[in-house]
Amino acid sequence: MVIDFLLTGAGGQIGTYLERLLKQSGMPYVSFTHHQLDITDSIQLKALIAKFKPKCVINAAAYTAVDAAESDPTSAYAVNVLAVVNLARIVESIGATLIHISTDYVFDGAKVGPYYEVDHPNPLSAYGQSKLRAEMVIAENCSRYLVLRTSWVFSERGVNFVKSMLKLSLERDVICVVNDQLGGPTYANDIATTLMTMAKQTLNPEFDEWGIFHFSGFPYVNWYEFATQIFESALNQGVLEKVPRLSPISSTQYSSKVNRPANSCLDCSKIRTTFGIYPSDWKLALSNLSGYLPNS
Ligand SMILES: NC(=O)C1=CN([C@@H]2O[C@H](COP(=O)(O)OP(=O)(O)OC[C@H]3O[C@@H](n4cnc5c(N)ncnc54)[C@H](OP(=O)(O)O)[C@@H]3O)[C@@H](O)[C@H]2O)C=CC1
Ligand SMILES: Cc1cn([C@H]2C[C@H](O)[C@@H](COP(=O)(O)OP(=O)(O)O[C@H]3O[C@@H](C)C(=O)[C@@H](O)[C@H]3O)O2)c(=O)[nH]c1=O
Ligand SMILES: [Mg+2]
Repeated sequence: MVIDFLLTGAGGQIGTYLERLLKQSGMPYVSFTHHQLDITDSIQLKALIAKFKPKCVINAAAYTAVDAAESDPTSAYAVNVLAVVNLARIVESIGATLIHISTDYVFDGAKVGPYYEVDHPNPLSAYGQSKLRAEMVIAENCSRYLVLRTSWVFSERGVNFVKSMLKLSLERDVICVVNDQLGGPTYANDIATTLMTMAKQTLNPEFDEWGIFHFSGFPYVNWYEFATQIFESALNQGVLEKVPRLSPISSTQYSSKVNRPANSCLDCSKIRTTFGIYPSDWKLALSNLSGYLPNS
């Protein structure tokens, strides 16, 4: 059997939308949720790739719990690095290509202005370190790969800031939100659309623009500003009976042992010139917030 795409992590925020787009495309693919394929199971991973012989493997599986990764870096490393080493080698051994997703948290945030792909990474967290290590092992092991760095992903599914804010608003009158970290919120479906465009290009024999690309939503905001917009949209849409008061705080006042970058804005000009892909407007994705409420 030879197929175009094999997708891992198909039940995650990005994976769910990518699965949907792959289905709509009519192109031959297979996809696996965490339950169906644990990417740390190297034997199963190898067997499935040998069975389906995909031209391109898209890895949307990862350990994404940033605070948990800090207290249990070994678990994060197993999924985000060790499994990716295996995956990269298997993909290369069958002459396939690899598409992988990375993060703004590979940067330390000290730069003034948006980060370019060539800027020096220096992660502040165990999660960021594991994601950077993955980028490096992919570059070492794969001759044809695309790594898409994105940031602040949200969707109706899974765990993310938009869902956290709406849930907290049902429990609290005041929510404290940090205002000293700047970045680009990005809707999971916009990332999936971007990945789909890139994935199709990997099948083009003329394509030769392998490497790392940045993609995020715009405009850049801090988390407090993002929360403010979430509740303004929620109010306009009438999805909340009451909105909380938001209180801006500094990162040092927020109780987390993870250091997060003060600036993780991703410059997205390389993906525009290479693939014709433009940053997506995250405000548009907030236009139907009822789907983000608990039990919706
Ligand atoms: N979320 C964000 O803000 C950002 C995410 N990214 C990157 O995007 C990618 C996708 O993230 P996103 O969709 O947001 O995250 P999710 O956590 O929603 O999705 C990740 C998926 O991977 C699955 N998974 C975890 N461990 C394994 C494993 N051992 N084998 C197979 N599947 C596994 C998870 O399953 P389960 O839930 O059962 O554990 C989940 O379905 C990741 O590489 C992430 O680092 C980049 C920038 C920002
Ligand atoms: C829930 C909450 C968060 N915050 C802060 C913490 C943090 O600095 C910021 C965002 O909270 P989160 O829990 O979403 O943070 P975090 O899980 O670190 O988000 C990151 O996840 C990984 C997977 C990525 O790759 C990153 O791009 C980024 O999206 O807001 C508040 O200030 N108040 C709150 O009530
Ligand atoms: Mg989180």
